[in-house]
Amino acid sequence: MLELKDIYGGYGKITILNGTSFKIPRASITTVIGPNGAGKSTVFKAIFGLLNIHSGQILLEGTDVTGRTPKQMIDAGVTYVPQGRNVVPQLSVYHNLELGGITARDQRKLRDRIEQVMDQFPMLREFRNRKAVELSGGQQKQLEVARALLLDPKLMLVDEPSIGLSPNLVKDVFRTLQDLRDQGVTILMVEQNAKSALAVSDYGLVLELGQARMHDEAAKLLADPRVGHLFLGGHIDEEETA
Ligand SMILES: Nc1ncnc2c1ncn2[C@@H]1O[C@H](COP(=O)(O)OP(=O)(O)OP(=O)(O)O)[C@@H](O)[C@H]1O
Repeated sequence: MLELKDIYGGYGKITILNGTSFKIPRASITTVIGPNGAGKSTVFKAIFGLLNIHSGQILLEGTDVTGRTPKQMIDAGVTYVPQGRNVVPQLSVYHNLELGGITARDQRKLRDRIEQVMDQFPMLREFRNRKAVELSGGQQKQLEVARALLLDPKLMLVDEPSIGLSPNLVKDVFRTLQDLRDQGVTILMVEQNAKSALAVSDYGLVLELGQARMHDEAAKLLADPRVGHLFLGGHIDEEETA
């Protein structure tokens, strides 16, 4: 579905991605973990056309999409749910959904699509006239995910969906992502909450210093003592990965 080939890129003269390479298969959840500053969010920006890429290639279903703009990436079937709260707090749930579809090519179909998405998220239908700020943190995250779905993505980039949420709400958000995966959407997520995220993922990817250092089935990474070490603030030694 998605392949990064030896990506170098960063901010101004600073290089953050130092030869990032990985592939993710269709209809799967992959969680990217790694220490603070490893470049996890930067990988997402690179994929979504928000980063200056110096070299390397990004392939989406075999097509070279390197250097495309965010709008072109949305048209190619990619959506990005950034870190933090991204709903418009004083607008209603329904109005937030309408805004999410603003770039949809067929505005006439948008109303039907919003209805379909509300079928998938009955909570949003129930609270359609409430201000977004009146939803809980987890419900707001679900609104963001639902809004991203209006554009019928094949690939969703979800950056730290669990930030600031209570454990129960985290479970709800993860379950939503699993349902989407079961419907055929490919999900790449970054998570600090690494153990819970890997537990609901198919694959895990450890990023360090802008490079994919480990990439395996999520269950295998969870069982790997080196990953446990990383969660506690360590790093992976060269000899250990050799
Ligand atoms: N807009 C920017 N301009 C300059 N440097 C940036 C910018 N955004 C991020 N960086 C730097 O790039 C590096 C990687 O940041 P990134 O946000 O990708 O890390 P991360 O792995 O997602 O970290 P965290 O787990 O802390 O969110 C950091 O050193 C950060 O300071």
